[in-house]
Amino acid sequence: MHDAPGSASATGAPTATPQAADAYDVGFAAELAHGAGELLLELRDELGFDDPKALKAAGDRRADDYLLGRLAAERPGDAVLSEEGKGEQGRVGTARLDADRVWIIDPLDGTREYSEAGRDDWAVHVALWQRGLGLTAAAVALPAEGVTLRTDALYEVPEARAGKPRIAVSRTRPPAEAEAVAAAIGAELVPMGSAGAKVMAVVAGTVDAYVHSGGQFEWDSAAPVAVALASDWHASRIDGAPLRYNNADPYLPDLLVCRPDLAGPALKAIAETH
Ligand SMILES: Nc1ncnc2c1ncn2[C@@H]1O[C@H](COP(=O)(O)O)[C@@H](OP(=O)(O)O)[C@H]1O
Ligand SMILES: [Mg+2]
Repeated sequence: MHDAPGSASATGAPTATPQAADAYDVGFAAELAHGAGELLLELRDELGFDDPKALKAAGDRRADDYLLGRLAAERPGDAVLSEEGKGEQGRVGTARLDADRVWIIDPLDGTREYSEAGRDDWAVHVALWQRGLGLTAAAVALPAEGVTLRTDALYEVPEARAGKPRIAVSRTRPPAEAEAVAAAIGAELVPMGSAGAKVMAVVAGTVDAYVHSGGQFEWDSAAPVAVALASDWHASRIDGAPLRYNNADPYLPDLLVCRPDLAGPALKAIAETH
């Protein structure tokens, strides 16, 4: 099932409605993602790469403090679900379950790659979920590439590439399902860090698909998926079901983001592995 922007899912609940966004929220999401990215770049310069563990911890903390601070100051009535948040703003929080507006953020996605010199496959994710609408506004910053992608921009699906299709997979945890899709469509696997960087590589046309399974959380995919759906790319669970956000348990272990024409063959190849 293609979970198109604004479309109703099987149960009638829309999961992504980027066109319903207030331009004010999209601009704010982009400002936040960009701002956190600038701080992360500065921190890399300050600390260097000699102690990757310390750099990762400091990056998570600095980006999270910045995002939570701005959200508290500028959107005080909204709830937050952050990978790095504590209490109500983290995975154990319950206030967001009754809230009408919830910011789902990953202050530093691709933490491992952030701590490795020369790598640019890491990202900052900022998404807004609204009750009855799903994801309505989002931005993904790729600070080392100097770009911030957003739900109010159009990233058109290009013509199919001349050579083999390319499928982005986790550098450290490439799933068997991706191998099956690659075999079925004659594609090559492209290992890359960060869920955000991989979805943005799809949207930029650098790769044709991103297949993930085995574990992930809502903050890893919310903003990237909103950006992809807003430009009519395919994004779903690997069984074709819609991706749903702001669930009591934020575990959302798998996804497929790809060119719309590859969704059918990819979902078929995955189904055959299960
Ligand atoms: N099996 C798994 N369980 C939980 N999280 C996972 C996971 N596989 C990937 N992820 C998360 O998804 C993001 C992208 O992973 P990868 O780079 O391997 O593709 C990373 O986010 P963080 O960097 O924010 O922790 C990583 O932690
Ligand atoms: Mg992440």
